Amino acid sequence: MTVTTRPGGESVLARIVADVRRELALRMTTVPFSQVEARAAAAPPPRDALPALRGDGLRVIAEVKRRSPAKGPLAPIPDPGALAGRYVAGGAAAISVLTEPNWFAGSPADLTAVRTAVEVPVLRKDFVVDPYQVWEARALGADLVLLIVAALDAPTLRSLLGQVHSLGMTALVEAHDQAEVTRAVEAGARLVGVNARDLRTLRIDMAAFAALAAGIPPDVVRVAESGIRGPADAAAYRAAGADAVLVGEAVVTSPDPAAAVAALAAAAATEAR
Ligand SMILES: O=P(O)(O)OC[C@@H](O)[C@@H](O)c1c[nH]c2ccccc12
Repeated sequence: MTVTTRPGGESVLARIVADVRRELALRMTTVPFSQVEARAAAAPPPRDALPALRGDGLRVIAEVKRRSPAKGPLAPIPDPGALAGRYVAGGAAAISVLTEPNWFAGSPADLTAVRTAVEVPVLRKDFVVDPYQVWEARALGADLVLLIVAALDAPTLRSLLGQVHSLGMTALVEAHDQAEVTRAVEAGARLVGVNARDLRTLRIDMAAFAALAAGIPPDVVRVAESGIRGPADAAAYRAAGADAVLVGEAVVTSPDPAAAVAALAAAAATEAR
């Protein structure tokens, strides 16, 4: 399959993953795996994410994101832990932290800062392609790890998922179309996210979740990701079967992040079902 975004260009996802692999290769030579392993062993034990993400009402996963390839700079976020604290005050069930530096202006230190500031599960949102990064995530204190189906072949997805589970964490397995949902479920995902944004082209399709939700088995927790501007979008996703929504831009740009999170969760509770 070939997906082109610009005339003669490579997909955005492929370009990001190429950068991530380059930096990973460098880290692997400077920080030996044994050191990452030791840090993971010393990290606080993982928090159980699935019970936090499914229940009555819609759960909100609020994201710490400074910039994105689609939108450019969003918010400076000088204190990620304080922002995460506001999210939790508003009722966030989990926090997503972008740790990718070049395209999202994130850092691994952001994740550790958030993990120590809040008591809810924390997701490492990055482009994970190698077991080294899964161990790194645990060493940083992550409870959840994002795995993007479009960036991984089937055997790699399966083995990374096994790695995440064996370290006691939960994988958020991200899909964008029916074939990817099937691959996620077949690999053993217990938490599946449907990203409205196609990471190859950066285009948003808010109808993607509703089209794919029915194909996700009922025992799998379902997350609708990206493009959620406010309570009406959250309510629509809840009505379409979302257990949780993953929201970045709308909450990082809000003057009152706690109120923004609370409004997302509350609107869905009253308008859906
Ligand atoms: O800022 P938004 O549109 O609310 O989106 C949040 C989140 O879904 C988005 O950041 C995201 C979803 N999947 C990703 C994979 C990699 C990087 C980023 C993402």
